[in-house]
Amino acid sequence: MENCCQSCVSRSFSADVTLRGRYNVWQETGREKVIALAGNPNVGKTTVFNSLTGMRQHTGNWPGKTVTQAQGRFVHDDHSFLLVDLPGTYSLLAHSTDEQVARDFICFGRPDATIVVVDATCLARNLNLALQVMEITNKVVLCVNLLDEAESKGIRIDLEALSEKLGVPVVGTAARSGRGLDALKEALCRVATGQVAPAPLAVAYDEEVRAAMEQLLPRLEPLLQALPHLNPRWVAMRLLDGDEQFLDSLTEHTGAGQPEAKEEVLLCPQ
Ligand SMILES: Nc1nc2c(ncn2[C@@H]2O[C@H](COP(=O)(O)OP(=O)(O)OP(=O)(O)O)[C@@H](O)[C@H]2O)c(=O)[nH]1
Ligand SMILES: [Mg+2]
Repeated sequence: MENCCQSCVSRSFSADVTLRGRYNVWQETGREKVIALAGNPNVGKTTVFNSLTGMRQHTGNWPGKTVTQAQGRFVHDDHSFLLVDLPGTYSLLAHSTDEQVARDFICFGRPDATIVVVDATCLARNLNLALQVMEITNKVVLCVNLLDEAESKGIRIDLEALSEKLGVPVVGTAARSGRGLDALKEALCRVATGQVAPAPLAVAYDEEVRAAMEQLLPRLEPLLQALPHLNPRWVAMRLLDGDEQFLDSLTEHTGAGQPEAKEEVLLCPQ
């Protein structure tokens, strides 16, 4: 959404500051859409990244981490995009620095959309990460890469049915040969500019978890006002899981970093 009022302007300004300060991600203009590129290791993320951004890229490190960060730019249909290649991860539960970097950027870096690249030859295993990203944000495009490899193994994927089932746009690619990348850009553009609002499949929790979540959600509401793109259910799940690392990131990014705020969220009995 473009800046339509003073409140939007200040919100987008603080979003820029968050991006720049914490992640070293510099938008050329406020209109440039920031895109996160996530996926399991070795599924072709960097190949997709290189094909989309060509020479317009640079690499460095994630601030404070010895993890490589790559950023690149491209233009599609008069819209400018800044693509951020995240470290390859199997999950976003932050068991490793790579997972923490990827998760924090998707949660707090305010990407306008996230591409999840998956391997068409072992889709089921790769969907674990995709479902986690879809739980954090609805602004997801699934890129089913290595289609050529899958085809040579006799694997056929009904991309339309997959999209219907998951509730997000699905694009098939063979990134090494450039196949499908125009369609990927188009799908991405529609999601990032808000022309399409995906409604991802919601994860179903059992009764006990749902009840605990219902207790926690009202307490999270004020804290999450600054992070409207973040699904409160995901946040509640991480806290119920006792994910201290996530709580630290959350308190840091919401400005509610004081120890008492942390205790308020985690320890106050209902
Ligand atoms: N056949 C085929 N090979 C591909 C395709 N996409 C990528 N590759 C190859 O797969 C290998 C891994 O690709 P990368 O782009 O490095 O994968 P990645 O996800 O960035 O890997 P990590 O950064 O290590 O997690 C490379 O040898 C690519 O050339 C594709 O669509 N088809
Ligand atoms: Mg890579």
